Amino acid sequence: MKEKSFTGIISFTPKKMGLKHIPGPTALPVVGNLYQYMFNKSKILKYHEVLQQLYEKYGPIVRETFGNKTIIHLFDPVDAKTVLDNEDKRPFVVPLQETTLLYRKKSDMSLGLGNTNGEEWYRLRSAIKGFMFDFYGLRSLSVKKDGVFDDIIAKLGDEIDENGQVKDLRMLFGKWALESSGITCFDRRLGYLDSGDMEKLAEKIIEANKEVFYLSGLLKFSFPFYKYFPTPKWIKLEKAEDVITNGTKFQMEKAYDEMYEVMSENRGEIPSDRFEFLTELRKKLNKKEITTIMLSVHTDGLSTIVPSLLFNLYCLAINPEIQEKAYQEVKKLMAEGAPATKEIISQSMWVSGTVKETFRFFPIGTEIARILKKDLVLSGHNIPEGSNIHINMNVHFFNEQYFRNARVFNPVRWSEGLSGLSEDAKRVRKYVLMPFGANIRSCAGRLLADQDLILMISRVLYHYQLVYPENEKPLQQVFNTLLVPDRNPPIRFIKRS
Ligand code: HEM
Repeated sequence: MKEKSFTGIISFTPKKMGLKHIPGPTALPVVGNLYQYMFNKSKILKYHEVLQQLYEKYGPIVRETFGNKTIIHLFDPVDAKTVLDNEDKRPFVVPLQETTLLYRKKSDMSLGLGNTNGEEWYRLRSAIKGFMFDFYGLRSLSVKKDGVFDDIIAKLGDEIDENGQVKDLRMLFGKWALESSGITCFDRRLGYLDSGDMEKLAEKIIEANKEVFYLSGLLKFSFPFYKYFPTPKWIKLEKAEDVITNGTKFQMEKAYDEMYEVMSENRGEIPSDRFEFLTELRKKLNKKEITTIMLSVHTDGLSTIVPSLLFNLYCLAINPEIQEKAYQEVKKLMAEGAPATKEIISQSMWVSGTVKETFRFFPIGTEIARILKKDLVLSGHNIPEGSNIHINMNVHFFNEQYFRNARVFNPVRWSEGLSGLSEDAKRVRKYVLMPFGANIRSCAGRLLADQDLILMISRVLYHYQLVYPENEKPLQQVFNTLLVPDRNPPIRFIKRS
């Protein structure tokens, strides 16, 4: 008989066992394992470390019960491969934020991509596909964003204090992410970098977004009383969701007004280079559905692109030699005064490798979630259709089996291939690091996010050298539904001459 090891390499034929044999911490009646989290906020905030401990204590497959819901944690890349290779064209997921799903249901909104399954999801996904996965179209869009990059670099310059530091980098880059999404969604500048009322609106949206992700993270591990009556956390969360939703609706109405104006000037036609995303969506979706899609594209970068950017800048600041190589590359690809666009996106090796390598050092998500649509054998257990699966691969990010010299921050490992890995490791390596998820259900914003990150990092490097003060503690991750920096990174920005 062959056995599967913790490291994910098959070494035995599994003996099939049911769910009840899956190891895991003791679950109590009614609350299940929630009792371990709900009175221990620090455990929730360090959920990524809890996952590591579960893996080390119980092995490659672990069961936890949250209220009436059983979660099967998978830590073996072979199991990740089995789950993802067995997907059909409409994979089922549990929403990242069940709180947002509830808010949208209560507010009679369209639920959006991440909150639907089956035909409804497929229809929404098909509607965005043409725009969000048009690599060349998105590159052209980045040219339209050039002014946004100029403005944020100028604003960064204004906010740098006498120590070379910025008081609130998350807020600063949050405004950039929102302003940049204005071009993507509405083909217009939103004024979030203009020191006026619109900038105040951006600040409110950024704070509200932070609140939503923090509270949703806590509520994920509490008994869901909020589903039955408005608890204090739910009331706060609802208010924050209102700010984000109303802010997006406000911008959308302005975009529609401008679009109608342009149409009236062009005999009822919209020029092909204007309002591309809105035009595409209007062919297939109603206004309620478009609003929710826009809500996602307008604000999702705040909880994903912005923390990623901060972690990228941190990784460059603490690895000066890598930073220098990335800077030399940027200098070569970015002609003086020219827009930093196509060449950087397609030709950069050090900067684009930095983005990938940073996802390994500081992943944004803890799991890829799926609901099984058929029975599967995973780590020797018969897992039935309908089971909630969490694919938790982060535990392998420093595993030498998959990443040679794993503790070394090496952006070019991504362009060097897999030589040196065992055949088994090569077979599953692509399932180990999946920052944007997998298959047809993968992140809808992945091309956009990757492009925006590469361009923003290049711009910052072009103008500034990044230094992390020696007396500062290393940056850590904290779980707020996603993994974000535990504080404002105290990076010093030294102007290049
Ligand atoms: C660093 C940036 C980002 C990361 C790491 C990231 C990561 C992810 C991951 C892991 C998933 C789940 C994929 C799966 O289950 O296989 C996801 C889903 C999704 N993401 Fe992102 N994301 C990022 C930025 C964005 C942005 C900027 C947008 C909006 C423009 C976005 C929109 C979405 C949507 C709509 C889904 C749900 C897709 C579906 O269910 O069909 N993401 N993302």
